[in-house]
Amino acid sequence: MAAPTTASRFARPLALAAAALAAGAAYTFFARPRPDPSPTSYGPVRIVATHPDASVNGARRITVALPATLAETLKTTPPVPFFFNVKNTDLVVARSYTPVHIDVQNRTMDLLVKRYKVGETSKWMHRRSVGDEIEVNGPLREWTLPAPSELSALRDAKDPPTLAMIAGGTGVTPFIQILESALGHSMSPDPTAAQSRPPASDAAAAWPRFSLIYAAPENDLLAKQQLDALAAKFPGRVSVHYVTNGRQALTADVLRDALPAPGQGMVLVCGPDGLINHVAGRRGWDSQGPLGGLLAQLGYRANEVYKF
Ligand SMILES: Cc1cc2nc3c(=O)[nH]c(=O)nc-3n(C[C@H](O)[C@H](O)[C@H](O)COP(=O)(O)OP(=O)(O)OC[C@H]3O[C@@H](n4cnc5c(N)ncnc54)[C@H](O)[C@@H]3O)c2cc1C
Repeated sequence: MAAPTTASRFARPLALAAAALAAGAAYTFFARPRPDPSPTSYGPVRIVATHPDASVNGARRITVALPATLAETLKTTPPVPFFFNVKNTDLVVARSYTPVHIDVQNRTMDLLVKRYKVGETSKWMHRRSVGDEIEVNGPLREWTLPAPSELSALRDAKDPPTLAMIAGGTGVTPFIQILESALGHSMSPDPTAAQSRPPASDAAAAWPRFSLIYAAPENDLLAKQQLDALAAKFPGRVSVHYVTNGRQALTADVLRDALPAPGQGMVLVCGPDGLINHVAGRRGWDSQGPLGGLLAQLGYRANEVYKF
C-alpha cells in the first residue's frame, strides 16, 4: 500500500477536528440547556393553555409551565407585586406582564393579556399556541408593598387599616396578584386550582381590609368573575367597586365612599397616564411626582399613595 502523502496524513485529523468543532458549535446552539428565567436573564417557558378571558372581549389568559427553579422562587410567596418581561422574538422588543395566578401544585402561572389593536406584542402574545415557548425574564419588581406596620403614615390610624387600589384597564393585574397573595385565594377561573395557592405569608396578608375601585368599560373588566367571587367570599374584608361609565365618573364622591379616610390606609393607583393624572397627579418618568388630582383634593398625603 502506498505511504500516505503529507497532505492526506493531515487531511483525516483535520476533517475529524473540523467535525468535532462543528458538533461542539451545534451543541452550543441547540443542545446546551438554556438557563431558567431569572431576574437577570431571559429563559424559556412553555405555554400549556391559552383561553379567552370570560369577561373581556380581546383578552386572553395564558398559562405557562414553570421550570423547577422558578417554581421554587414563586412558591415561597415572594413580595408583591412582581412582573415578568416577555420577549417578542419577531420584533426583538419586550413588554411586561403581571402573573395573576400561581399554581404551586401544577407549577404554572397565568398571565392576563389584553389585546391592543395597535399593539404589536399583545397581538403576538395572542397568536401563541399551546406548546410554544416564550422567553421571559423575572420575577422583577419596581416597588414592594409594605405591611401596615411599616408605614409611618398609619401611626395614628384609628380603624384597622385598608389597602385601597384604584385601577384602570390592565392596571388591575398587579392588584389581582396582591389580592391572591394576601388572601391565599386562587384567582384562577379553574375550580381545580382553588387550593393550589400557598397560604399567604408576606406583607400583603397583614392588611386587614382591601378596597378595589376598578374603572373600565363594562365589557372590558378583566377577571370580573374572580373579583366578584372574592368580594363574596370575604365580606367585610374585601370590597370591589366598578366604574364603567368613563373616567369622569371617577369623582371625589366615589373615592370618598370607597376609600379609607386619610391616615387610615394606603392608596395604590395603576392604569393609563390619564387615569393616574386624574386621580393622583402626574407620575414622573423615574419618580412618583407630586401628589395631585382627586386624592390631593381629598386630603391624602404623598406618603399614603403609590402610583404605578
Ligand atoms: C409593570 C407592568 C405590568 C404590566 N402588566 C400587564 C398585564 O398583566 N397584562 C397586560 O395586558 N398588560 C400589562 N402591561 C402592559 C404591557 O406591558 C404592554 O404595554 C401591552 O401589552 C401593550 O403592548 P403592545 O406591544 O401590544 O402595544 P404598544 O405598542 O406598547 O402600545 C399599543 C397601544 O396601547 C396603549 N397601552 C399600552 N399599555 C397600556 C395600558 N396598560 N393601559 C392602557 N393603554 C395601554 C399604548 O399607549 C398604545 O397606544 C404591563 C405593563 C407594565 C409596565
